[in-house]
Amino acid sequence: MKTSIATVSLSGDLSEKLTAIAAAGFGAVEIFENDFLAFDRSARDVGRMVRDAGLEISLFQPFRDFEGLPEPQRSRAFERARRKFDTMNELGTDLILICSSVSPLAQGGIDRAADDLRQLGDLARSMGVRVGYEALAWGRFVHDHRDAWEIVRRADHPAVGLILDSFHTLARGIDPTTICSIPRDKIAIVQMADAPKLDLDPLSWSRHYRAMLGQGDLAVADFMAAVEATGYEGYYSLEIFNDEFRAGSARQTAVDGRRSLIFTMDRLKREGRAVKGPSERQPLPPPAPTTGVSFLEFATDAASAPALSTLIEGLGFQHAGRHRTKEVELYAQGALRIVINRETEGLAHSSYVLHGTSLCAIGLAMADTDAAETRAKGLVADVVRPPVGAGELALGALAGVGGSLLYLVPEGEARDRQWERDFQLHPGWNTHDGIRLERVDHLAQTVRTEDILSWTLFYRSIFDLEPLPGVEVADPGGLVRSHVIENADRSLRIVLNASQSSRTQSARFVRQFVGPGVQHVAFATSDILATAAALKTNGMPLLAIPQNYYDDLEARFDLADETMAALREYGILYDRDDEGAYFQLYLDALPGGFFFEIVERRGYKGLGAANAPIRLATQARMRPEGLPAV
Ligand SMILES: O=C(O)c1ccc(O)c(O)c1
Ligand SMILES: [Mg+2]
Repeated sequence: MKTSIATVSLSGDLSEKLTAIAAAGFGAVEIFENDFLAFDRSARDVGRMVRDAGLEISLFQPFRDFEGLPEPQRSRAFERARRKFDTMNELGTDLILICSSVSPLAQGGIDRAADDLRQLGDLARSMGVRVGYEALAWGRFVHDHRDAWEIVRRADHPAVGLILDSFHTLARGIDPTTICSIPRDKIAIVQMADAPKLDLDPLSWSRHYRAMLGQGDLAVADFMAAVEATGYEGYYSLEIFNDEFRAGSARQTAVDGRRSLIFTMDRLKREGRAVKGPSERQPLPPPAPTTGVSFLEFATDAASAPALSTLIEGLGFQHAGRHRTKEVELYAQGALRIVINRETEGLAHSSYVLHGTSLCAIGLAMADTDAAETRAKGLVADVVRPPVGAGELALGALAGVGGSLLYLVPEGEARDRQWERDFQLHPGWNTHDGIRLERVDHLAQTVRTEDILSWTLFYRSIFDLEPLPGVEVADPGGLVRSHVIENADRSLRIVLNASQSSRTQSARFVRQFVGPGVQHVAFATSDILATAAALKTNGMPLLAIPQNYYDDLEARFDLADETMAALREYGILYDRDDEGAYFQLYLDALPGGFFFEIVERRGYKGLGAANAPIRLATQARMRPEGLPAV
């Protein structure tokens, strides 16, 4: 697949944009005229910069209000075009985009437009360039690619082609299969953009809310499948007008863009709707099937380690052993593993220096780590191999939220052999002791609002994870957006939270933590009442929930008196839906804001969204600055 992106999609000046686009592996760039006009280098210099970056210019755009004009404006439009064709020759590109006219002077008529384009085609050919005609969704007379195609067909000129743009077609609800009957040699280039469903006029919707493929609600995959059906082999070029992307990191936007193209094309290939897929030379393995969380690694220092160990042991973990060569301890409980790292150098230490005691790495369990690594690389993710000592197994890892690491870990037995190799373990190191926490139910990561889409794309493109519709949760300091991403058997559930308000728990976390990170980990148990009693015996600090909440629970549900009494005593939250019941229990937060949750599911699949405002308000009241006692 040939990939390209428009300069308008990214922040920065032209040179920063080109660097980011090349680094993300695109083959070409659309030069938006304004990016060129605002840059103080000649067209020849810009052309050289593009080629030096290893890119070509797929398109120069836009050229507005050309067709259907009366004289003298018509002649002036041709003169304007001639000058742009000169610029194109200096830039070193042969294709310009003519978007359908919005001029009040323009006159309609398919044949008039076709005549204008035919004559422009003559001029273009004489100057060694081509023109492509695009229907803007808000064009005055032409706002449907079928009409644009009819104009190009009647122009019948070798230097005049059609430009398709998924936004304009899909925003107007036009069936993309109508593309299948357009001959591929008449398609000059294909522009791609998704967008969330919004009740807005097409122009405002297009200029502010376009998004990468899969980040919106438009049928972009169906659109691409129709283009593939024509046999088109040219560029797929992202043209994303988005206010957040214009303000965000150009590098990240470029990576996300290329990832979204590869991800979409890979899906089409898997569904048999595209023949070639993203790369014929290097086929992508399927989305890596995950089987849960293999381990959690905390970074801390010698002074804070005892408090963290006390907390972890209080949760029923046992000290399993020491690392053979490092200041690293392993704690185990059944199949759960927690690593406490207090090395004074390396990645964990960097995390500690920046964030304080923090969850610095997550091991994701999977059957085939090699395939996951290949897929991640194919989707523009960096795979790192943190250094290990002699004889220890080196695991591949991806850079995760806030610089944490996501290790790709072989599941099951193989993993335990590795613990045995790297650690000096006590006999019987992985048994349960009283409390029975069984697995990680979910992990919550707090990110910046503008990064939610980016992380969602990261997780769902590389792994077998699918996002659920986002929800908004009320925090006393404002609204928090919450997005759940999970695999089919829900053995891995990741919650991404973000808020625009500066006063929510999410915002406080990002401030205190000095950036995004893992905010809480929820363990699942099959007996929350027994677990709560044991935690209390262990002196664990449980979050106390207001009695008003329980009075309401009593009114809503017919819970047995003794169950109600236990919920009240331990601060357990409860929810129920058609599928089952859910129990949740929270521990007080660590300095920096991280906390543990414990849940019991009886058939319930959600995350207790109805309880979140109660919990957030309680946490805000108990620890206004998230400062805890542990
Ligand atoms: O918003 C616009 O004007 C505009 C310009 C050029 C395009 O290719 C496009 O899709 C939209
Ligand atoms: Mg366009």
